[in-house]
Amino acid sequence: MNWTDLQKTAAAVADRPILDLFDAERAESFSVEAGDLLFDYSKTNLDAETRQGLLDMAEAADWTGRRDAMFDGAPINETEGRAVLHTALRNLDARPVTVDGTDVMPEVLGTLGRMEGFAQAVREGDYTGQGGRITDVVNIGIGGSDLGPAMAVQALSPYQDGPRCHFVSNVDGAQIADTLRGLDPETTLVIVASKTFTTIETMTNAATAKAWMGEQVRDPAGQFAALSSALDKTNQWGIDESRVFGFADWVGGRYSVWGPIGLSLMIAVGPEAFRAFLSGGQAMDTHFRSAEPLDNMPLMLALVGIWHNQGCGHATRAVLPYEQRLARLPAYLQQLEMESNGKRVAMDGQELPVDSGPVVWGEPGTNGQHAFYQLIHQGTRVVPCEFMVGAESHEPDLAHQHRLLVANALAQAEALLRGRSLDEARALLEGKFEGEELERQARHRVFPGNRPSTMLVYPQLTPFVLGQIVALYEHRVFVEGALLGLNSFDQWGVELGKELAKALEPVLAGEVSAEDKDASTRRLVDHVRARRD
Ligand SMILES: O=P(O)(O)OC[C@H]1O[C@H](O)[C@H](O)[C@@H](O)[C@@H]1O
Repeated sequence: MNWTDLQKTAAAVADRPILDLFDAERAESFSVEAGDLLFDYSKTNLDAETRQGLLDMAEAADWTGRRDAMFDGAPINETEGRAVLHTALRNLDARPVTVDGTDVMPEVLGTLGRMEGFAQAVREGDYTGQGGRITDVVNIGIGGSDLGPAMAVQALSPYQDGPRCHFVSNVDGAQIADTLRGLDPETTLVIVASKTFTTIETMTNAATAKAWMGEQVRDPAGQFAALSSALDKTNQWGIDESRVFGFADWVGGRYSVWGPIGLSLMIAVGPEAFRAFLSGGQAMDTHFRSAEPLDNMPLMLALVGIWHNQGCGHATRAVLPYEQRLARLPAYLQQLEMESNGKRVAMDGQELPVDSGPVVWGEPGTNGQHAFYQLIHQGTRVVPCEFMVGAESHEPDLAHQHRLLVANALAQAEALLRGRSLDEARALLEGKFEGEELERQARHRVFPGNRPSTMLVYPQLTPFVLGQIVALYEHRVFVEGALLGLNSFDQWGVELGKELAKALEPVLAGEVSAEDKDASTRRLVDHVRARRD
């Protein structure tokens, strides 16, 4: 099968009722188990033949060869000439991983050990601020240096027994002002998280935090730690090497929560829970490397994604965790998926013959149900939905609430599948309306149904499970990228805006003329300046 065949197949079966595909086996044979996760994709319009076609496409794209090259440290990030080895950060067995002939594992595990030492010192009060024990940690970072730890700290809040963690990312001074207000500088640790240590948002916020701390603390740099691959730059910042945790350039920003960028998470939940998170990721790596294609969860998740986006033409995908603590997961996945596969040029420099990765968005259920599910059920566009839900919560006393939550997740998927026909809608309204009015009213209450969704079920949101889920999505993105022939590991698309912002700042300050700007930008600059000055 090729892209054209895939799209033709999708068009041919678009109106086929998914419900008709269910035979005695489908619920089982269109699902995958990996460790204690279950991924059910039976409520999609995929049949065995098309699935086989997609598997053939994956094989033709040499997904296994590319996967092995990644794990083996080959420079698969070709546009930046780098290996892609975030998997080494969770390689707790220390299986040798060589880059340019050197095993990177001793250094990776050495840094993990140093992080653990520091995290414990903070948690146990052996490392203190000027005012004593650290009560608050402020992680300053953006993109991959923010979303991973921010998402995971919230996800694992039942395990949090360390200091409170706060996350500041936006260059908008409102965020750092709101965060620092109410914190005591004498008992606050600031972590500057930036792979490059040049990102303008992060360096600006770090300077603001340092000035804030300097108002009260004699040695402000003494209450700073740095997470970066640019050790020369952290030195210039005056942060003592004992609180600097480095990582190599083969860890991409959006894949970096497993290493030093996860320090705030480690301080929050402790080294042991952090290791459990790593082992979850590692377990998914082992599964991804060894499971047969049909039993391979990241592969099947990716193929369902390709089917919906490049096959059926559904441009967006909703991620809908029925787990309030995963509230930041959609944002995390937006970066992971859209920064990795939002590219129109393939590795060979040619334009893609099909669409790039989808727009990913979402909110936790049940909140989304009362907001945007209207469009998902009755809008004109089909939005494939990825539901996720835990079998168990962390609130045993509120088991009835959890049952309601799970019932809602299952009900939404069922409603999308079944819909409600005109006859059913009419029957509901008989006696209330009649004639033309009955017809008109009934039409508003029709659900077309036949809308695809998948369900990921996990036992409980533990550190291990979270690690599995994050690694599952990383590998899904990898496989989708492999099929599209993309480099999922660069992000040139973020550069132009950064350059222009740098040039516009002095224009806004009135130091440089706006004359070489387009008319719209010139007018906006004038408008803002007139209202500010
Ligand atoms: O960690 P840093 O070097 O500060 O980078 C932070 C983020 O900004 C960049 O512009 C990239 O788009 C992201 O992939 C990255 O995670």
